[in-house]
Amino acid sequence: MSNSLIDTAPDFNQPIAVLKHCHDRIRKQLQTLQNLLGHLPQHGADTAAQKAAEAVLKYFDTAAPMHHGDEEQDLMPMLQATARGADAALLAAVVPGILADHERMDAEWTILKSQLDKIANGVSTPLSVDDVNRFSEAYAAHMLTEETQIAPMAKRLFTDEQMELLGQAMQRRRGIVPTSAQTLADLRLDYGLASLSEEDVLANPIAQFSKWFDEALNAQVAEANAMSVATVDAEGKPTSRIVLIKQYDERGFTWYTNYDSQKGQQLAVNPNAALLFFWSEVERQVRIEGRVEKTSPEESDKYFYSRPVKSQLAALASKQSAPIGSRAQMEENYEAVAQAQGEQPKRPDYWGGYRLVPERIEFWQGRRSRFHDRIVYVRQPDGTWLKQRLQP
Ligand SMILES: Cc1cc2nc3c(=O)[nH]c(=O)nc-3n(C[C@H](O)[C@H](O)[C@H](O)COP(=O)(O)O)c2cc1C
Ligand SMILES: Cc1ncc(COP(=O)(O)O)c(CN)c1O
Repeated sequence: MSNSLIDTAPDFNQPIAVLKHCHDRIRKQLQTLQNLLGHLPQHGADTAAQKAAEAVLKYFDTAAPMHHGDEEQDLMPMLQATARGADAALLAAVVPGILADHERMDAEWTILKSQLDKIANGVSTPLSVDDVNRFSEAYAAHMLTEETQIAPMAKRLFTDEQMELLGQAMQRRRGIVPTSAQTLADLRLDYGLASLSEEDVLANPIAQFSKWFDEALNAQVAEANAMSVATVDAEGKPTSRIVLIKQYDERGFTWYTNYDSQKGQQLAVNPNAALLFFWSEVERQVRIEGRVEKTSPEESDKYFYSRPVKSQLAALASKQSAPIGSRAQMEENYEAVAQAQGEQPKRPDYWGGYRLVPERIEFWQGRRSRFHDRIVYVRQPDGTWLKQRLQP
């Protein structure tokens, strides 16, 4: 809060205070709605009523969605990535309700908005007491939960850097360029959630991967199953792209794609490839290197037919990585394939799985001041794994 006696909005370097300030503004708008309920029967949609309706419309059409965005896209995910133990349990209990509240409040707003639009345009329509009260009560309970459960936790858990990142994200949402002369080069997070030691890791790297993968899923890492696949062309020039891992076991790490795509053509010439997972929310990276083989036609069938039919058709309709004139042309190709194949398309030979058979797997855990933990497993000629610590 500023030291001034005048009530000004807090700075974005205090993002939790900004969110509280938004709540206070919401409370004012809800009061305006109540005032309108009292005013309209006597005065109709006079100038005062029009102004009041406009103010409420402006707030809930523009500021409120940004406030919900702050919470849904930044505050909650950051908290979920940071909270442990009882805090994590509390979040698991309250966050789904908060998200559901947002949807409900949006729906309630749509109902009120059509009434307020008319009033703002000078049309003397009644404002429904029930609609106003449902909307107000939904907000009141919701804001109380956030102010008593979420805000104090964020203040307690977030580091200065996290507060700064939250404030910056909120400013970007509002189209404000951060005023602090923060340059790109200054953007950095310090890591410190966990550590990784030789004793922590399991003897088998696949089991260790499984442990970390489950932990990433539990931490609700966004698309934890997305991984980069790097391949090289005939001249040794590298390319990379994201794919979704669909299976892993002692044999290796599997994804599905088009064998005629750029990666497919490159793997046909040079089967060496590298996979990369970056799980920012848990400050972890996993690097996997090895040689790639195709999955058996039976395995590819099994996965292909498990996909939604529309995705099967899309695979049939796409010459992956080949140029095409327009989106319209793509849609035409899809329709033609859908007509020809019907509800039970057949997996084409050019679509299937690749399995990377690992020779090297590295687990990276971010630590303070860039002094990270890295443990690498290297497969030995006899099939056993040699484990080593690498310098950060
Ligand atoms: C999150 C994400 C997941 C993706 N998953 C796959 C996938 O599983 N298989 C696939 O063929 N392409 C997937 N893609 C598209 C690829 O990144 C890429 O555009 C496509 O495979 C063509 O790559 P290529 O030209 O290097 O062969 C995914 C893209 C993203 C962003
Ligand atoms: C072209 C393509 N093929 C396959 C996949 C794998 O996804 P799924 O099989 O789960 O649809 C993706 C995922 N984005 C994709 O973009």
